[in-house]
Amino acid sequence: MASEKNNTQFVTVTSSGLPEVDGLYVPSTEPPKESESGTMSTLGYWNGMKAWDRADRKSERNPALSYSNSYKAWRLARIDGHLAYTIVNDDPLPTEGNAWDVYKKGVAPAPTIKVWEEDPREKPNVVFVLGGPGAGKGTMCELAMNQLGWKHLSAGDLLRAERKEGGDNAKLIEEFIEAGKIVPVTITVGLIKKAMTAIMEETGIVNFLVDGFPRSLENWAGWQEVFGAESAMPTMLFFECPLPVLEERIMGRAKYSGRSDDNVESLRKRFKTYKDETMPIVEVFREAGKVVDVDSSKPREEVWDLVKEKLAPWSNSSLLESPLTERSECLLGLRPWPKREKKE
Ligand SMILES: Nc1ncnc2c1ncn2[C@@H]1O[C@H](COP(=O)(O)OP(=O)(O)O)[C@@H](O)[C@H]1O
Ligand SMILES: O=c1ccn([C@@H]2O[C@H](COP(=O)(O)OP(=O)(O)O)[C@@H](O)[C@H]2O)c(=O)[nH]1
Repeated sequence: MASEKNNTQFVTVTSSGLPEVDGLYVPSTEPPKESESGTMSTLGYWNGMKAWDRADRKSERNPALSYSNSYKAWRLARIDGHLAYTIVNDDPLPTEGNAWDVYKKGVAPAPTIKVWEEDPREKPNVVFVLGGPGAGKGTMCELAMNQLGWKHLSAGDLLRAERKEGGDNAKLIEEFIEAGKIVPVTITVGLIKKAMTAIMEETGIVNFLVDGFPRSLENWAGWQEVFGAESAMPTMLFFECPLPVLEERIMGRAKYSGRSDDNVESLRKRFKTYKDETMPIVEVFREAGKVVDVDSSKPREEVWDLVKEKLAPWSNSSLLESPLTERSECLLGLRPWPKREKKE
């Protein structure tokens, strides 16, 4: 029985007609506990459960799932105060695919209850974007966001925003960024995960371009620790661009970026870090057949055509032919930036 090898299961309650119970999932991280009926619940299972992903996403709720020895049935109750569900099942955990009886008060139609062995929420689809400082990663990611509806998470931008917030890590982040060094991965990956979760919950979008990460073998190990070593290895768009071109672009960007590291001295340090620490991780992805090479020294439109082609399989097909937005035209250098927004 799957339930014996995996103590984590998920319950979804859908189509109830009551928005507040739609899409309720019930995982738990509580330690093992004995329920009133004498059933031992194990780690990751029901007792002391925390409900998440309510349709209104506003509050948590603690539905009760318990095994009734007298009725020889599982019972899920207190979902919205009006509903109770039972499933007759002799297994130690209710298994997938069994039909539940639904008892309810009120006028709303009865919901559908499902038990899942796997977390049924959609997983993020991640593409990493790497390349030297100034290679054009941010520009292309923003185009993918405008034109193809991808979400762009720049590890550097997330770190800069965290620095600006002025929390406990602000000073450390500043020191690392100015020295062109790689910030400890727990900070970076924590910020990426938090941003990703918030976006998925708010928008349902799962396509993410993670830009400027992983920058080292340690970064990649940190990612796997948080997202699970078994989670799929993302495709990596690798932007290749020679140093003199990078220098020229960064000095161009320095005129408007306001970044403390957009100067020749910091750039050289960043480039050294990139060669020494980032290239080995690119090789790991290359050996796994995950690298898509992009010659980003080419003109923007050419680079964009290639990036678009590579992202097409995951993109919404109706967007692939959509005309360029004004902002995209600016990003491609086809029209000047509006006065107040000084970009090149
Ligand atoms: N293909 C390109 N040709 C010329 N300039 C480019 C190209 N791609 C980006 N740029 C410009 O180079 C600078 C650095 O690009 P950016 O996307 O910020 O790089 P990264 O995110 O890799 O550091 C920006 O001013 C951008 O407008
Ligand atoms: O995963 C990351 C991404 C960025 N950085 C830091 O943020 C700086 C700027 O990175 P970003 O990707 O924004 O800029 P780029 O170097 O591509 O211009 C780097 O030099 C690092 O100090 C980091 O430590 N870890």
